[in-house]
Formats: sequence, structure tokens, C-alpha cells
Amino acid sequence: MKRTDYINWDEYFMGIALLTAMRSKDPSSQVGACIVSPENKILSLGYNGMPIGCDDDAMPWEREGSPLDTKYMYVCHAELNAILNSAHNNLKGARVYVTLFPCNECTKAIIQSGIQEVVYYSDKYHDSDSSVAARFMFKKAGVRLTPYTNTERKIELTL
Ligand SMILES: O=c1ccn([C@H]2C[C@H](O)[C@@H](COP(=O)(O)O)O2)c(=O)[nH]1
Ligand SMILES: [Zn+2]
Repeated sequence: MKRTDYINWDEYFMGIALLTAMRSKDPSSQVGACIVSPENKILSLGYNGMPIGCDDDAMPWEREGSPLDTKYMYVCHAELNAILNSAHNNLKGARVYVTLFPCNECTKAIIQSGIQEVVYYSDKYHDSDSSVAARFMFKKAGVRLTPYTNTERKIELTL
């Protein structure tokens, strides 16, 4: 008889998004994104990080200060990285698992890429202008927004 305690698709893809986020050097918010086809095949992964060639150790990671001295000017968001990393994959009809609800800029890229559903884990900036604008655009574009259903599943890895 087959085992029954295997992880379901949502746990699997959100788990991979959370694992991918662990690559981030951002001290305050590590974000991961996992793009999946309608056939449940992983099309791409991304996390928030500095652009290629920009040395992580030479870039600012501060949240506050003069804008040019903060990370916000430079960091490439997880969702955008995942879309850019998808190279030749067709993302039409795909869904994206994100550990943080997308900002308005990532929302534009998600919509333009043809992704049809966003499954999100944290929504900690729900009331920010960026999130309000994101929801507005997703609604207009008919992109489904699904909060991740927490199953309290513990996944432990020893590496
Ligand atoms: O859509 C998004 C929004 C944000 N991020 C990244 C960008 C930053 O590295 C962090 C946010 O930092 P805070 O200190 O929480 O302001 O998250 C992203 O990847 N995708
Ligand atoms: Zn973003």
C-alpha cells in the first residue's frame, strides 16, 4: 500500500519557495518564488538579491537612510528574478508560489508574463500602497490570489 503522509502540491511548492528564500542575503526579509506549470512542473525559481555583478558585500542592505544608501534602489525582487530566470519557458497559465505578497512592480511583471494565480504565504505589508496597487492590478487582470493554507506541516532537513 502506498504511504499516505507525503506532502501535497501546495506544501511542496511553497516549501521550495521557502527554501529558495533562504539563499537571500537580505537581513530583514528573505523572499522566494516558485513558478509552476498547470501540469505541476517547476518552471523557475527566484529569490531577492542584488543584480548579477553587484557584489553582495559591496551593496547596502539598510532599510533606512538616504535612498541611494538603502537596498531598495538595487535589490532585484524574488518574483522578477524567477520570471527572468524562466528563460524560454512559457509562463502562460502558470501559478507562482511566493513567500511574500508581491509588490506593485512584481505584480506588473507577473501579469505581463501570463501567470494566472499567485499563492502567497506572508502578507505582512497588506496595508501598504504597494499592496493596494498590486491587488487592484491583479483584480483588473483576472489573476487569482490565493492565501497559502497553513497545514502546520513540519519539514526538517539535515544537510
Ligand atoms: O514583491 C516583492 C517585494 C519585496 N521583495 C523583497 C525586496 C526586499 O529585499 C525585501 C523587503 O524588505 P523589507 O525590509 O521587508 O522592506 O523583500 C521581493 O522580493 N518581492
Ligand atoms: Zn516586488
